[in-house]
Amino acid sequence: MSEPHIETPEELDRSDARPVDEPAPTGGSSPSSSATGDPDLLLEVDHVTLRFGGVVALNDVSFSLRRGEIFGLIGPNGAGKTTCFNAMTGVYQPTSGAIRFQGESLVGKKKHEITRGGIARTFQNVRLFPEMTALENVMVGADAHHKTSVLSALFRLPRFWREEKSGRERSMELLRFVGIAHRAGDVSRNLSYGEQRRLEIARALATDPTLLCLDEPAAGFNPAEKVDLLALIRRIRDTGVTVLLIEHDMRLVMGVTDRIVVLEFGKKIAEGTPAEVRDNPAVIAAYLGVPTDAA
Ligand SMILES: Nc1ncnc2c1ncn2[C@@H]1O[C@H](COP(=O)(O)OP(=O)(O)OP(=O)(O)O)[C@@H](O)[C@H]1O
Repeated sequence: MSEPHIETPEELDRSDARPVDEPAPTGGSSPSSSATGDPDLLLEVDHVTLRFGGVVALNDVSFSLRRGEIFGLIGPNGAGKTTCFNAMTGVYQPTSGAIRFQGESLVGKKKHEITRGGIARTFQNVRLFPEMTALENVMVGADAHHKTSVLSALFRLPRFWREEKSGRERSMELLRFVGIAHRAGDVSRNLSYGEQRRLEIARALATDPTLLCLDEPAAGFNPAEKVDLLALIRRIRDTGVTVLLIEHDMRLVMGVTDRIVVLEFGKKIAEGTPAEVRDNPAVIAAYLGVPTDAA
């Protein structure tokens, strides 16, 4: 398990947080592989650099995700994995480079715009509404897609009730899908740690994402829970959702992903299938703490 994350919830809640003093790039200016119009190309991280003052958290990182794959983002502590998630989900703006989702630039977009656009995420540390029930927590996610106006919600017009009912049914379905329907009416702080992590996944799925980003979903899990999680990730993919996974547990990553990118000190040091990455000397050196040229 890695160290607790450096960001505070307050920092993350500032949807326009910018880690550097530099102006935000207008986005989409770098060489566009989406110009090829490849419909299978879902997400492109294109020469992204992101600095926090003197720290270069991401250094000219490029990779792309294809629709329907389970993609792993791995690397030692502090390699830049969470920063990469944060740049993709609107928490931070890249210092330079472009991030495109379904051909459209994400740079400059707010978190809620990115969620509505089809990217959902979970966090390294559980972030639920502790006093709400499990069902209510998922319904909050489902609400992101409601079209009810403030007026129809205020006056409880028919549209409001229709959406309320469909949100509730959909949320129950998602609790069943992640295996915790029996806890629907319990306040989330009373759920076990494993159930809370599943609940977070259900809540993220409630936004109907095209891409689901899971930040260390197996942290703190025992081996049996990890096996269940692996099966759940596969089932999510089988519903048509592309999955991007940050995970320290190598067995889990190697067992579930189709492709992997490895970061070290903010740089991409390898990319390939699990077998290719496992045998890559630079990756072995990064994980064993050996300088690459000595490997
Ligand atoms: N908000 C921040 N302010 C300053 N520096 C930061 C901030 N967030 C991350 N960093 C730095 O950026 C680098 C990359 O951190 P990041 O959290 O992305 O790594 P990580 O690969 O997710 O690590 P871990 O596996 O430990 O979670 C680190 O040097 C970290 O200290």
